[in-house]
Formats: sequence, C-alpha cells, structure tokens
Amino acid sequence: MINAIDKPAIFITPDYVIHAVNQPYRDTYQDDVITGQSRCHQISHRNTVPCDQAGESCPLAECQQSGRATTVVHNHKTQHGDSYCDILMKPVHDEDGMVLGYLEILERIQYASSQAGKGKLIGNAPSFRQMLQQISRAAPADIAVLLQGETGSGKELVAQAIHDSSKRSKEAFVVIECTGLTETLFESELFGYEKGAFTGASTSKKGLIDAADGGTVFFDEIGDVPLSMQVKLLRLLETGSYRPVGSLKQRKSNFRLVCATHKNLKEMVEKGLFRQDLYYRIAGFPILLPSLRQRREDIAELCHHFLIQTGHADKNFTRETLLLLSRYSFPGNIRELRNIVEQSALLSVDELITPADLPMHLSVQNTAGEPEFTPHLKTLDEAEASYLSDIAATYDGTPESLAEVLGVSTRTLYRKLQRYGLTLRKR
Ligand SMILES: Nc1ncnc2c1ncn2[C@@H]1O[C@H](COP(=O)(O)OP(=O)(O)OP(=O)(O)O)[C@@H](O)[C@H]1O
Repeated sequence: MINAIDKPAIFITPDYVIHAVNQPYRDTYQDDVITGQSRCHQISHRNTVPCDQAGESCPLAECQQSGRATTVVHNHKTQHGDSYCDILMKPVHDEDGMVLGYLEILERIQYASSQAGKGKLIGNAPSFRQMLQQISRAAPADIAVLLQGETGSGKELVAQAIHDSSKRSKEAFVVIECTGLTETLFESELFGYEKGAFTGASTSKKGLIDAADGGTVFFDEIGDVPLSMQVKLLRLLETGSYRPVGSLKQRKSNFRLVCATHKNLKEMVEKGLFRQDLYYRIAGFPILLPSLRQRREDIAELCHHFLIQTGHADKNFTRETLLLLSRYSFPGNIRELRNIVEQSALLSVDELITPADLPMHLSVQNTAGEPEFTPHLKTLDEAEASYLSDIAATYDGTPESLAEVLGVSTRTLYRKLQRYGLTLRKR
C-alpha cells in the first residue's frame, strides 16, 4: 500500500516505531530508517522524544485520541534543510475494526520556510503555522478564499502561494487591484472591449477575466469595490459569464477566486456598504493573516531574509538593533520591515547594522534596562489564547465553520473559548 503512494509515507505503530517506509520517504530524510526500530520523531525531527513533548502537536496522539484522520503542519529536518510538511495521519484498521497502526503521508510545503532565503513566505510563529495549515487545506480545492489581514501582512504573497499549490498552477495568476477602479475602468479592464465601443477604442482588447481563464483571479482590496459595481461582479462570479464593453455576445471564463481585504467586510455588510450575497460568494474559506505584531518572534529571521533578498547578505543586525525592532509596532507590517531593513543596510558603514542606522522613530526608543535581545517566546497556551482572541474578535462566520477551519469540533472550540474567557464576535 505504501509503495503505491507517490508522496513520502510511513506506517507506524502507537509506540512511534516505523514498520514500513516508501522510497520517497527514504529520499526525503537524511537519516536511514531501520524498520521495526527507528521512531518517526527521530527521523523527521532528530528528536529523542515525541513531538508533543518537544513543543509541537503530535498527529499520532491526536489521531489516537479522536480515532479519526488528522492533519498538521510540522517543520521537518530533510535533505533540503528545515522544511515545512503538511502531514496527514490516518488510523489503519484490521478486519475486526481494531487499530493496527497509523499511515502517515507527508507533503512538502514548497512556498514557505522557517529559514531566511529558502521560501517565499518566511516564519515560524504559531499563528504563522496555523495560517500555513489553512493555506494547505484551501489550496487544492477550488473554493473561493478570502484573505483578511492588515496592510503589508502578505496577502498577495499568500494568494500567489494558494495559486502555486493548486491544480491551476500552470495557468495564469491575474491580480486585479480594486482600489480606485471607476465603473468604466472596471468594466473595460475586467471584461475587455470591442473596437469602437467608446472614443479611443481603436482596436478591441481582451479583459483580465479572459486572461485568467483556467487560472486564478486575485481581487486585491475587494472592500474598495463600490456598491454600483458589486452587482456586476456578483453576476460574473455566479455565472462565470460576462459581456465585453460594446459586444452583444456573452463570454465565459473559468477561474478560481481569491480575494483580499484589510477592511472588516462583515461590518460593511451590516452598514449596507457591501452586498451580503457578494460577501458569502467570496468568503467560502476565510483565512486570517497575523499582523507582524502578533508574530514578533519571526522578526529576526525576516530581517535576515530581507538582507539576503536585498543583496546585503554580508551584513548583520546587532542584538540591540533587533531589540528595538522587536519592540516596534509595525503598522505597515512586513512591507515596512522590509523597507527598514533595506534602508538601514544601506546606511550602515560596515557589516554590523546598529541602532544609529535605523530610521529616527525607531532608534530613539529607550532600551535601558533591557540587556539582551531574546526572541519573544510564548508558551503554547499563551499563543493559543492570543490567536483565539484575535479570531474571536474578527471572525465573521458561524462557530461551526470556524471550528472546521481550526480543525477542532465545535464543542472543543467552545471549551477553549471558555477557558480563555473569550466570546465570538456577534454576527
Ligand atoms: N511571510 C513573509 N515572508 C517574507 N516576505 C513576506 C512575507 N509576507 C509578506 N512579505 C513581503 O512583504 C511585502 C508585502 O507583502 P504583500 O504585498 O503580499 O502584502 P499585502 O498584505 O498584500 O499588502 P497590501 O494590503 O498593501 O496589498 C512584500 O514585499 C512581500 O514579499
């Protein structure tokens, strides 16, 4: 059975011992597996103890507890260095329904990494990993995804990652920037036009929707589409058909929809600024992107990443500089951090980037009494509480849909909310 799977796969017993392994698994991990002896955590994490004793959730334990298949994103030590893997763990039963062991299938997540310079999306914080898990769930399906997050938090990068790991990845990824689109521009840009449709239309032109046929359309800042255009957008999304300006013929386009916004669309719906029907059409699978403030522990690695990306790989931030950065609020999120890194690298006279090289509003922060930069580490409970608190305040869907996205039962969700004294935002 294992050999018929084209992804890395193993069969393990409840004591974590690997009893069968396929070739893709052997090709992925550096350490040799001795079947009947090696344990999964030794091979994938080089840990002597199971993952749940080393600060990560253990899919085997979860699977044992629930008796059902479970999924989790882990950071594994592979031939390619540290690599995020999307893990599927399934119980395997004998003819009498007794559990024989567990089948673990792994899929490497190519678009993200915990290490600078190794992927497009860099991060390691719990909220970042939660996001990766949601991306991995949503990407292979054709469901409409709504990305919600502050400006500069990586929405476009995530949209691209969803496209790249979908079955449409070989087709076009078309970005439509909705901010500032007038009604005329909206129609001509999206749907195209026929020759002579309006003054200046000396030739016909295909629209972006046509270019996206077979691929993905990313509507950035969907909350900025004025009400008058929302109805046209809804018709396009409902039927997949549209009419180029000046044409009598309907055309069809088959695309996957990903939208992004930094606005609270649900609140806009309540105020009558955004159509409810359009909202439900675009919010098939909402994903909340953490702000940089919610993942401060990633700042040091992101700094390193941007030094490499901007051609300053030979430079380093001093601990004091990292400390100042770790205490800043980053209203512009990762985009702002990237700009700060590039600017301060250019200003530094040698390979060490010091507080004096930071923009003024950062370098004047008082760091007295804070001797060393230490990454902002949280306990797992604190991380869960802060993640749930953010979600509880902003999630727009039903408790059932939220529980499904989070991969827990509705009862578990309510139990956790109660534990941290949280209530879901009123819908
Ligand atoms: N996790 C990440 N790792 C590395 N770079 C990132 C990450 N997230 C975002 N970036 C970088 O930060 C910048 C801003 O990202 P992006 O444009 O995707 O944000 P956005 O949320 O779409 O912004 P806006 O709301 O302004 O449209 C880009 O340069 C992007 O490459």
